[in-house]
Amino acid sequence: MSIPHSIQAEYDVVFAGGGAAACIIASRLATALPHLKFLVLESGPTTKDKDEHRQPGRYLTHLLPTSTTMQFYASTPTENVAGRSVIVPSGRCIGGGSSVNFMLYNRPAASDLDEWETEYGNAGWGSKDLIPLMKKAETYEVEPHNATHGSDGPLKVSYGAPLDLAAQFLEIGPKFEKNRPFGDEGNGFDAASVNKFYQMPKWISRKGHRSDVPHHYIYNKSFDNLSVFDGCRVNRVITENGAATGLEYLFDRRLVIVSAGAMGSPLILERSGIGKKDILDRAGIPMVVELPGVGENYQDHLFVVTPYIAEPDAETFDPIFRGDPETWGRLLTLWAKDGSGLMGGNGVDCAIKMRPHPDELAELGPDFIQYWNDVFAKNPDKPLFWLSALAGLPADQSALPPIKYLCSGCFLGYPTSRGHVHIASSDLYAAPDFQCAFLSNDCDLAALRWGYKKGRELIRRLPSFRGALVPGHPQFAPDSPAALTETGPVPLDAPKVVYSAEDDKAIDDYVRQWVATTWHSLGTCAMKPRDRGGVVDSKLNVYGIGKLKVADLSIPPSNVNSNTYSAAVAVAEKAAIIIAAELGGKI
Ligand SMILES: Cc1cc2nc3c(=O)[nH]c(=O)nc-3n(C[C@H](O)[C@H](O)[C@H](O)COP(=O)(O)OP(=O)(O)OC[C@H]3O[C@@H](n4cnc5c(N)ncnc54)[C@H](O)[C@@H]3O)c2cc1C
Repeated sequence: MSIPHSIQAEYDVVFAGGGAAACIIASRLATALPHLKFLVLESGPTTKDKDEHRQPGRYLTHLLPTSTTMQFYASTPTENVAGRSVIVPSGRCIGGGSSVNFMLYNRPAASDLDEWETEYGNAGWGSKDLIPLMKKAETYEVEPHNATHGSDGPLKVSYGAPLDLAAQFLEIGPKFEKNRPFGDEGNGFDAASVNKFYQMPKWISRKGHRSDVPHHYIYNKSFDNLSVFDGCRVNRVITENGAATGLEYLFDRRLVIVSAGAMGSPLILERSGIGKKDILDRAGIPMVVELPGVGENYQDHLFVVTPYIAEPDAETFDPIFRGDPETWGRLLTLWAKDGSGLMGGNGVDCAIKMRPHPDELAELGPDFIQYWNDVFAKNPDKPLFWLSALAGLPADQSALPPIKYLCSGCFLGYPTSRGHVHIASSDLYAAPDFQCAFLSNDCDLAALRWGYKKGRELIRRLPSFRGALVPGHPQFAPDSPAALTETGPVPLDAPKVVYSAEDDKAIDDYVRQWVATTWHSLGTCAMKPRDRGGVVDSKLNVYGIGKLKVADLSIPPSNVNSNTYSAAVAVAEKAAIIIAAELGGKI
C-alpha cells in the first residue's frame, strides 16, 4: 500500500474503505466529535466535482470493462447458471456504490428490518429504529412534508426526468393486472406498498444531480479533523494483544472501522487473520480470531432483464447508451444550463413490487409453496420481486441494430441461495474465491419464471411495443403458442400467452443463461450471534477482538427486498450513533 506523505502518524479512528457507509459515518462522527481525528482510506479514485458522478445519465459508463471506478468480482462458474461466471461489479471510488449506482430509490419492508432485531438478537436494529434514520438522511422532493419520508436530510430524492414509456406502463398495468392498482407510494414500508404500480423515485435531486454520499456529506463541508484519501488499498488490520491498533503502518488510539462493502470487508478481515481456520491456513495467514462466519452468507438480488423493441419515435436512453455524439452534446448543454433533460434521469421510471395473490400461487409450482409459507405468508409487506419497464436497453449495443428498445427488469427480493467470498491467498491483489450461488435452489428459478411471464404480458400491451428482441428471450419452439411472433401491441383484453411444460423448460434455461447481479451484495460479515455464524455483535464489534468494528452492507444478517442504497444509509446512520456514543459524543 502506498501512503501519501500527508497522512499523519496518528488518528483516533481509521476507516478501511471509503464507500457509501464509511463516508456517512465519518462525516457524522467528525461533526459530533471535533476533538478527535478521523482518517478514511479508499482504494479507488476521488469523485469530487466529476461529471461522471454528478450527472445521473452517465451511470452505465461505470460498467464498461475499462472502468476505473468499479471492481469486478468473478464468481466461480456453476451449472446452475449455465456454466457461466457471474460477474458482480462493486463501486470502487470515494462514495463507493453511491457514486456509481443506478440511483433507484427503494426502501425495505418493515419486517425485513424487524428480522434483524428479533430473529438475530440485535436490539435497536428494528424498523422503529432504522426508519427514522432513513428519513433523517433524505429530502423527499417528490412530495415535500410527506410524513413517511424525510424533508431536510442531505440526500435528495425526486423523479428525475421521467419518460413517456413509464406513463404507458403505469396506465396499462393497473388495468390489466387483477387487484394491482396504481399507488402514490411504493415505499411506505408496509403491505399497502405491495402490489401497487408506482412511479419510480430516484436518488437524484430536482436539479438533476446524483445524490451520492460524498458530495452531500463530505465535499460540501469543510472538516479540519477528517482526512479522506483515495488510492489507498488496505491490506489488513494490524492487531496487538487482542485489539486492533491500525491499518498496515498507521497506528490509531481508539478504533478501526472496516467499511469496504460486502465484497471488500470480509477479505480485509481474513487477510488480518480473522476468519475460518481452513481458509486462513490455505493462505498461510496466522490466525488471530477463529470466526467461521467471515465471508459466508453472501446474498444479492437475482436480476433478469428481458429486451423488447420499441416504436422508432419512443423516447429512450438508447442513444445515450450507444454514445451518440449529437444526443450527448445536446443533453450536456441542457444539463449544464439548469440540470434538465435526460442527463438528469436513468430511464427507469415505473415499477411494481409484486407478490402473488393466493389464487396465483399454483402458477409458481409445487417447489415454491414451502418457501412461500416460510417467508411470505406471515409477512404481507414482503413482495416476491420488483418488476419494471426500462426505457432503453442498458447494455453494450455495438452488435445490435441502432433502434429503440424497452426492457422488463425483474429482481427477486429474497433469493434463497447463499454464497461466499473468501481470500484465495494472502496477496492483496489476488482475485477472491467468490461463489454467488445464484439459482442453487429451484424456488428462485420458479419465481423468475413467473417474473418473465408477468413482464411479458405487461410489455406486449404497451402502445410503444413493437416485438421481442428474440435472442434475448427463451428459445421457444417455432410452433409453440408462446413463440415470439408479435410485432405490435395486443389489446388489453387479449388472452394471456399459454406456456407448455416445454416452454417452461425453455424459460428456465433462459433464466440460467441470463440471470445477473443487481449489484446488491450483502451479508458477508453478518450481525448475529457468534454461534450462528455471526461476525459482529449489535454494536458492530468484531467478535473476539477489541477496538475493531465493521460498518457497511456486509453486516445485515438477512436480505431486504429493496435496492440497497437505502439500507446502507440506515446502517451507516445507526453506526454513527453507536460509535459517537462510545467515543463520548452524541448524534
Ligand atoms: C452498478 C451498481 C448499481 C447499483 N444500483 C443501485 C440502485 O439503483 N439503487 C440502490 O439503492 N442501490 C444500488 N446499488 C447498491 C448500493 O450502491 C450499495 O448497496 C451501497 O453502495 C453499499 O454501501 P457500502 O458502504 O456497504 O459499500 P460500498 O459503497 O461498495 O463501499 C465500499 C468501498 O470500500 C472500498 N474498498 C474495498 N476494499 C478496499 C480495500 N481493501 N482498501 C480500501 N478500500 C476498499 C471500495 O472501493 C468501495 O469504495 C448499486 C450498486 C452498484 C455497484
